[in-house]
Amino acid sequence: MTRVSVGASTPTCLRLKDLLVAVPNKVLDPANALSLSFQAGQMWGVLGPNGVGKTSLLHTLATLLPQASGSIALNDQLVSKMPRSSLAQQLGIMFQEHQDGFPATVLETVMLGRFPHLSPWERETDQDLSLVLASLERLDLLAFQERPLRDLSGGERQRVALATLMAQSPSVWLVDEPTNHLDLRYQVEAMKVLAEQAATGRLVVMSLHDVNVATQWCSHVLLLYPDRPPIWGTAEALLTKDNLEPLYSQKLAVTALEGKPLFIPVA
Ligand SMILES: Nc1ncnc2c1ncn2[C@@H]1O[C@H](COP(=O)(O)OP(=O)(O)OP(=O)(O)O)[C@@H](O)[C@H]1O
Repeated sequence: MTRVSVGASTPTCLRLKDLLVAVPNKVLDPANALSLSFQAGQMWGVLGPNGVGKTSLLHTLATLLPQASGSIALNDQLVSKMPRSSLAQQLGIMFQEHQDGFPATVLETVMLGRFPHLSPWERETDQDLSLVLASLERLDLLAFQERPLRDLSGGERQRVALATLMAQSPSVWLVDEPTNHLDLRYQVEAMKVLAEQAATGRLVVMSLHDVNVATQWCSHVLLLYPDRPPIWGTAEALLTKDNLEPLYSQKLAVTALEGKPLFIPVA
């Protein structure tokens, strides 16, 4: 059986044209339209204050929320017109909070990542199991595989969610706050996992709260302002004090660490 896809076969491009996200309780403003291309191999950070619409954007890209206007195309196909099964094979999302759907072990949960690749009534193969075990191993979860998901800590669940996305192996990774709940070691591990995916030709788009994580790991950023149009471009060009202070309405001190800026909020 050679069904299992383990990598992106064509360079992925997720193209937004005049996209307006329907952020609840916010008036639609054409000045906030997004027209940009996310390309294979890039690590995008979406940054902005609480409630500005980062999660709403990721959910819109994943077609879980209808867009207000404009278009989203994955490799020149409108995502709104793609069959759900094809979209689920190519695009995966990790949510900010993890809900208990039904009682399941860690292994069963990560196996759900393989479902988009199975035909109706088809059972998972040894190759699926190998991918799931490799994902569990990458996130240090092999010893947890028989544990009920609901017994895990917040950080352990976050690692399960990342392992599930890894098992799904989509070419587009949409990740809502990847470092949520994680201790320092696993924050770095999570970002390494995402960087590995980008290095193998996948596209990673993630929402982030920590600008220093963005300076360290992101190739590109999209800054969503509450009161002015969004800007996007390379992380190096855009992650500056002048752009970040108005983003968060917060005064920042900046220093340098290993050639990159380090931002510190000051009271
Ligand atoms: N289901 C909902 N019903 C009503 N309002 C909602 C709903 N979901 C989100 N909102 C509102 O939409 C706005 C954008 O929310 P969103 O979660 O996209 O922001 P965010 O930038 O991801 O925020 P955070 O940094 O706090 O995670 C917020 O004002 C939020 O209160």
